[in-house]
Amino acid sequence: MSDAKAPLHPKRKKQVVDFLLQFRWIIVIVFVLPFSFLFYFSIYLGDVKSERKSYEQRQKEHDENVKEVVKRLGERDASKDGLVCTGRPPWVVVGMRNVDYKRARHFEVDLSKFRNILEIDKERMIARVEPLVNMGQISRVTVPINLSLAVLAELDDLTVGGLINGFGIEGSSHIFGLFSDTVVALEIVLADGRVVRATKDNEYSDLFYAIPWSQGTLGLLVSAEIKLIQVKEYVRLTYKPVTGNLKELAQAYADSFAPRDGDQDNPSKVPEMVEGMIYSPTEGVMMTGRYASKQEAKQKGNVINNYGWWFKPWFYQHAQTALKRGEFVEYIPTRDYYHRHTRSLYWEGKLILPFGDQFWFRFLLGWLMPPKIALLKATQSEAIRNYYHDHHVIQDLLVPLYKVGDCLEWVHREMEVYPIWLCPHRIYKLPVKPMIYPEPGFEAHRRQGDTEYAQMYTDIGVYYVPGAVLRGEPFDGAEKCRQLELWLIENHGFQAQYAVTELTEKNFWRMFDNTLYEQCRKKYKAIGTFMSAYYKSKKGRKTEKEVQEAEQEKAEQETPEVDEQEKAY
Ligand SMILES: NC(=O)C1=CN([C@@H]2O[C@H](COP(=O)(O)OP(=O)(O)OC[C@H]3O[C@@H](n4cnc5c(N)ncnc54)[C@H](OP(=O)(O)O)[C@@H]3O)[C@@H](O)[C@H]2O)C=CC1
Ligand SMILES: C=C(/C=C/[C@@H](C)[C@H]1CC[C@H]2C3=CC=C4C[C@@H](O)CC[C@]4(C)[C@H]3CC[C@]12C)C(C)C
Repeated sequence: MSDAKAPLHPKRKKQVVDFLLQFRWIIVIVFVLPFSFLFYFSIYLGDVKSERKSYEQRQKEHDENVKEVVKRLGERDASKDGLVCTGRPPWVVVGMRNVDYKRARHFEVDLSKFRNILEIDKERMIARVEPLVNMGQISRVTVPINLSLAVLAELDDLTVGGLINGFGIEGSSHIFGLFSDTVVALEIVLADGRVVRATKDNEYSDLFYAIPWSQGTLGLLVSAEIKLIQVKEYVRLTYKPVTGNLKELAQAYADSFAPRDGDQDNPSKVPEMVEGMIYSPTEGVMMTGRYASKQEAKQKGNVINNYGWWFKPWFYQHAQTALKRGEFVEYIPTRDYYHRHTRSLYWEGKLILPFGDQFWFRFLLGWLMPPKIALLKATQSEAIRNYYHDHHVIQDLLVPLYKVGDCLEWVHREMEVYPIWLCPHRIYKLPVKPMIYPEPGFEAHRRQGDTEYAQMYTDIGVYYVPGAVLRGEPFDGAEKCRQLELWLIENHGFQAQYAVTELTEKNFWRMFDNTLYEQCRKKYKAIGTFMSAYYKSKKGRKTEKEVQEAEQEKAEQETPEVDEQEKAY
């Protein structure tokens, strides 16, 4: 029986967590920011110490540390120890998952010594780095010599190991693909203690392609060789405002970097960096950039924005001014550009410190920003953690470029979260079928952004408080997340694995392809030593029974042959 008097959208009752969130800034200012500063400073000292060592010394230490990893793996007694994962504590990592597998029985391998840049090879244009090298550390070393990783993920704290075993993206991914696509070789310690170097075309090429998105479930990464590119001192960035409905905004975004004539590899038609921001269902700003020399930037009449200064407005708000000012161009120092969303944690900083974007705060305390994600996590109560699951959205959706408009409409209808981040990236057609792959037969359609060898996708970053929650109405975060995941499966999309998931095991493997992954799990004897990718993703505390089941995964699992898989592809 319907109640005609019931409001269309009943109000949600205020709960304790609403107050905890409202006053979280007190803990952040008194505790998190000062300790973040000390934390960052100690990491910086560690980086300086590492940089003082010669490359020979670093290599020698690396070889010794690899031996220690092998020894530690060998010490594991399969009959009583848990399955293997890295020793990084759950609260230190950047992702949003609760990492419950590290709270149940498991066997840790400490990789904390693997934090050195081992080599910058200017001839081969390769950086060889250990897995705990983070983005801030590498850009500090390479940018002053006009080099950069081809895809330099934006938050300073993201690590090479996490970006390869998970996923990584930046404004150059429409040219270079995802972070893992820029990797040339991986040094892996396998379950049986062998140390192998996997590349695209050696005997371990299957492993090389299976590692991205595998979440450390095939072996332990101890170093990676990653492509470098030549960069200049500045980025010339154009901010272009666009208006229209969501489909029109999606088209304007595609037009900002993908020539309609299909000439996607023509550098004169395709910008070197791209990102789009959707601020409302009718307004967005598209940003395109290219590297520029110091001489060019300093020419009379050009505007230089030294964005690295702590008191500068938050980047997403600065970009938004284009909606009032109209199109504008400015020159940003390259490193400041790379880390432009770091200080405000995209726009999540607004919820954590509601006045963090104000002029007075930026001047007085902006230099302490951002709060270290690890400390935010360490000081958040269970209630706040659950709030982020139930009344908040933090998701990255990788969808084919031609479906961006549909996806934006879905997100608007079901979640109503703004701003939204758009970042294009290629998904390459490969000789094997890894966990994520382009739509079969996409080449035949010759859609905007696609080439014979790669399909253009877009990372749609949906982070913030949904409209319903802002209005005080009920919002079922878990259910919306489940629906979103089903939408992605139906539309050949993928969900970033750092985000919370509601996927069942069956649906997890509908979204991600497990053929190559399972073959490698078997071939490289990961089963019974490393956890499975789904076990790691699964939400909720792991019971002892689940731990035992995971440990007893049998090697006889059916896995199709490679050629069958390729035929299907
Ligand atoms: N711009 C971008 O691209 C952004 C990306 N992200 C996401 O954040 C994540 C990175 O966060 P970060 O804290 O650096 O990484 P994490 O420590 O969270 O690692 C992510 C996964 O990779 C595994 N892993 C990490 N290092 C190794 C290694 N050396 N050997 C084997 N497995 C390893 C981890 O295994 P284990 O569980 O055993 O520790 C874990 O499953 C990425 O996965 C990415 O998706 C987030 C924000 C922005
Ligand atoms: C994936 C991308 C960017 C994602 C960021 C916006 C989020 C990645 C990790 C997120 C966070 C982690 C932990 C947190 C602790 C909580 O107490 C508060 C929220 C948060 C700081 C949260 C905020 C959003 C992230 C930084 C790329 C692809 C753009």
